Amino acid sequence: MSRAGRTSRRGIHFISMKYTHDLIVIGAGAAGLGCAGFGSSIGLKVALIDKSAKNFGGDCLNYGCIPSKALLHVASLFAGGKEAEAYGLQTSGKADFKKVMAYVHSRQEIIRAHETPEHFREEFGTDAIIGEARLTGKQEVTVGGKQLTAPKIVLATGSVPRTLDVPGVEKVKQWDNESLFWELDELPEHLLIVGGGPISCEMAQAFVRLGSRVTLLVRGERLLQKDPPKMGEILAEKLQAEGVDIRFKTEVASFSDTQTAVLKGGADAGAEEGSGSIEFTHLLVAIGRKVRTEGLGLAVAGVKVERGRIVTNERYRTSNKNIFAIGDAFGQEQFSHGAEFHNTQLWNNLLSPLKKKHNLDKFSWVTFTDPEIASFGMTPARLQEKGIAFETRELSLEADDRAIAADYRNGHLIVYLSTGWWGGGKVLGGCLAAPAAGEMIQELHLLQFQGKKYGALTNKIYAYPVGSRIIQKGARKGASDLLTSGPLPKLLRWMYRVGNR
Ligand SMILES: Cc1cc2nc3c(=O)[nH]c(=O)nc-3n(C[C@H](O)[C@H](O)[C@H](O)COP(=O)(O)OP(=O)(O)OC[C@H]3O[C@@H](n4cnc5c(N)ncnc54)[C@H](O)[C@@H]3O)c2cc1C
Ligand SMILES: NC(=O)c1ccc[n+]([C@@H]2O[C@H](COP(=O)([O-])OP(=O)(O)OC[C@H]3O[C@@H](n4cnc5c(N)ncnc54)[C@H](O)[C@@H]3O)[C@@H](O)[C@H]2O)c1
Repeated sequence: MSRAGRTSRRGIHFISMKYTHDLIVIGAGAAGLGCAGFGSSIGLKVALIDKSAKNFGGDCLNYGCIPSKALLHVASLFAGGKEAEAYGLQTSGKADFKKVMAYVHSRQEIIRAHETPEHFREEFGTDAIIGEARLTGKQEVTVGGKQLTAPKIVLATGSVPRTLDVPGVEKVKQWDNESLFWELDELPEHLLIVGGGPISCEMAQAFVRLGSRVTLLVRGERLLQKDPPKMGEILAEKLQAEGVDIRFKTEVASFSDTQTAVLKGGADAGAEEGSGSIEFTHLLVAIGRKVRTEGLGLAVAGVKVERGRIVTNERYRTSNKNIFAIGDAFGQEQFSHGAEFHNTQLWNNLLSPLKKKHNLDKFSWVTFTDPEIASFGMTPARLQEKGIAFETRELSLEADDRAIAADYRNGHLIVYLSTGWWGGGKVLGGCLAAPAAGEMIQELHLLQFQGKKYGALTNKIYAYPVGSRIIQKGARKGASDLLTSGPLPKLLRWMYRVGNR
């Protein structure tokens, strides 16, 4: 095979004449940026394509993590002000929504500085291309009328929000995460949110704190179905206390006009004056996401799609052995750090004979509400599926000194531990509801990563009263149970009396 040499800022590219690039990455979101960035930084000639320069950074930067967290930050300032009224601070009024969004956009622009096509060209030597890409062969992509070829192609094309499909829906504007962060220019008077997942919970809290009336329609019996029921209960109580009207087991049956939803199901489906309908000014639909499969030329390249998902094996490979799917396009967990995780695994597999398989047993996720709900590791369902015996250790934060001082006594910790005389006590998973739970849980997650026992924290010295002492309290609970029950107390009494005469 003849080789062509080309010089770039990062060194010399040796590409087979057969191909224009070493690697083509479609999509410049969390998944694509990471994938192309690494490939370029080791000197490969990588094409990174996104539909528009504005979309560089993908959902995370433009329509997801960053704007939602910036909005939640401002909303938390409002909540603090309101809470301080009990101690004499006088506050009034609603958010100046234009200023709020200006803050949100300003945060995005700071991060965008290192997520532009120019940055990737200059910093990494990436061939960053703007245009709608389409697979036109087994190892070929067409963009802007040009054919690019590479031995490997990565689909990092993300997902799109699901929309409601009920009678009358065509009369209504369905706001989603994209329009919400770029088109909304006034604080909604009455925001009706459909869905009970993380987007709904985070946005319900953000908007109620900013001054909107918020109603949340939840199809199931609880919020955050992917976390233990207790976590959803704690969050629901908090949202309700802040004024969110949550209707469980309730769905939209139809829309009778542009601002009226007819409801079905739910004990209080008719809560709006017994009418079974609800009026709203804005409708936010957050009922999950679909993998993007349209317009990518998947069939041409032999990439199979089943039930709306790109078919992949556990090594991110599609039905075309040279094409991979990562990030939301992989169709499982949909998080920015999920995309990072896929990238680490994929690059390992592209470079090493020791292949890694996708596995979520050590994954983690956080819903950034107040309180935060942080989960990591294996769930009880997963532990049962794997036949792993485990015990559950639970601790309420009610009697925790820091929780008392800072008034978040409804927090809760759950830890799953292995059982058995020899291998018992290893951290397998868990979750925590508390302010900053996402930070507090990190230590436990590290123990799981390293296959360590919970007892490793028993004698660690924590500054008093850091919030994460609750994590140690959970570990000490096991040790103190051992010391104060069964035969040990008798032995300890004897040792004391013999040694202290
Ligand atoms: C409101 C909201 C809040 C979120 N908060 C968090 C959070 O706090 N933490 C977290 O970890 N995750 C969060 N997520 C999830 C996270 O944003 C996504 O999992 C992540 O952005 C997925 O990255 P991706 O690269 O796979 O896809 P995307 O970011 O969707 O990127 C795909 C890119 O591909 C491009 N593309 C698609 N088709 C083509 C084509 N044919 N040609 C060229 N380009 C194409 C698109 O333009 C897009 O830029 C949130 C999501 C939402 C919606
Ligand atoms: N903090 C974070 O990390 C964070 C924040 C926001 C979003 N995300 C990511 O984005 C993804 C999408 O979030 P999401 O909240 O849209 O999705 P989700 O899939 O987590 O939750 C969607 C909810 O909508 C409900 N639902 C589905 N169809 C419905 C219908 N027709 N009517 C009423 N309810 C219906 C489901 O039962 C589910 O509870 C998440 O899975 C997550 O990976 C992460």
